[in-house]
Amino acid sequence: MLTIKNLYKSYGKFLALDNLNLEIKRGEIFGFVGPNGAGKTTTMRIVSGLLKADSGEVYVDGVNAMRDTKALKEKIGYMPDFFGVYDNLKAIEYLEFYASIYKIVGSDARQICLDLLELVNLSDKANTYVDSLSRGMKQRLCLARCLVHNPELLILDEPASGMDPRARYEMKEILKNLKELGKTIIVSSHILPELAEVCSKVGIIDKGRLMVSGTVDEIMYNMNHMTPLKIKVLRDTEKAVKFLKEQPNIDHIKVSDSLITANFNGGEDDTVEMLQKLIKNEIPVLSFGQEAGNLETLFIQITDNEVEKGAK
Ligand SMILES: Nc1ncnc2c1ncn2[C@@H]1O[C@H](COP(=O)(O)OP(=O)(O)OP(=O)(O)O)[C@@H](O)[C@H]1O
Repeated sequence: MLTIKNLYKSYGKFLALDNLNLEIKRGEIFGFVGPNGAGKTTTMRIVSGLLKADSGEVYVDGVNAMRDTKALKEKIGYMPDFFGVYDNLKAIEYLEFYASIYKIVGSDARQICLDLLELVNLSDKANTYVDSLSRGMKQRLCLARCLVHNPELLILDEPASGMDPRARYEMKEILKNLKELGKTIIVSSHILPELAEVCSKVGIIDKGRLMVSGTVDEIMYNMNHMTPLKIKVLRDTEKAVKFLKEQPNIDHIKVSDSLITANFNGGEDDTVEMLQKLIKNEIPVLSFGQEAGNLETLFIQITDNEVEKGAK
C-alpha cells in the first residue's frame, strides 16, 4: 500500500530524512515511533503530498506520490499533529464543509458525516459547536474529517497527544474499528505501549533513518541481545556489577538500588550458565530473569545505542 524508497529531506543544512526506506502492506496499522525531531512529521507530510522531498520515491497504492498529487489526495487522509478547527461551526457542519471540498454534497454528505460521527463516538455532539468540544473530542472530529472521502490510507500524526487515558483508550478502539473496515493506517506516537497493542507492525525512526521495523515480536526476536536481563541482589551490588562487566555477552549495565539491568546476548543455555556463574561467585542473587520485551524498552535501547555510537 505504501512504499518509501531512499527518501531524503533537508531543511537548509539540516538533514531531517537520511535515506529512509519503508514498506507498509494493505490493512496494516503501522506504528511510527521515534523521539522528538526524529523525522516522523516530515515523512508523513511528504507521503501526504504536503511537503517536497529532496530525492527518493513514494508510492501509495501504485500512485507516484511525488508526481500525481491529485490521485494521491483521493487515497490519503492526513491528520496533522496540530490542527485548526472552525469554531463557529457545529460538528456536523464542520464535517459537511470538508465533504464539500471533495464535492460530496446534499443528502449523501449528511449520511456520510452522520456515519463518521458515529464511528468516532460523537453522534450526540452533531449539533454542538466545535469550540465547546473537549480536546479529545476535537481530535476525534479531526479524525472523522480525514475520513470524509473514504481514503484507503490514513496518516495520523500523534492522534492521541494531550489526551487523558480515557480519551486515549477511545482513540485506540476507533483505530481498531478502522482496521476492521480495511483501512491501512500509519500512526505516530510517543505513547509506545499503546501502539504495541494496536499496531500490527512498528518502525522505529531516529535521526531521519528507520532503525528497525517489523512486528514487536519479530524485532525482539531478531534483536534478542536487547532483551534486558534483570538481576536483583541482596547485597554486594558492586561485586555483581564488576563480575557482569567482565562477561563478554553482557553490556549496557544499569543499576538502580539493588536491581541490575543489562543487555544480554545469549540463548537459554547461556542464561542458565550465567546464573550458575553468579552463584558460584557467591553473589547473593535474589531474583534473575529476562524481561519480556516490550516496545518501550526496545525503543529506549535502540535510541540509546545510537547516542553512544555517536559519542564514540
Ligand atoms: N520547517 C522546518 N525548518 C527547519 N527545520 C525543520 C522544519 N521542520 C522540521 N524541522 C526539523 O527537522 C527535524 C525533524 O522534524 P519532524 O517534525 O519531522 O520530527 P518528528 O519526529 O515529527 O518530531 P516530534 O515528535 O517532535 O513531532 C527536527 O530536527 C526539526 O527541528
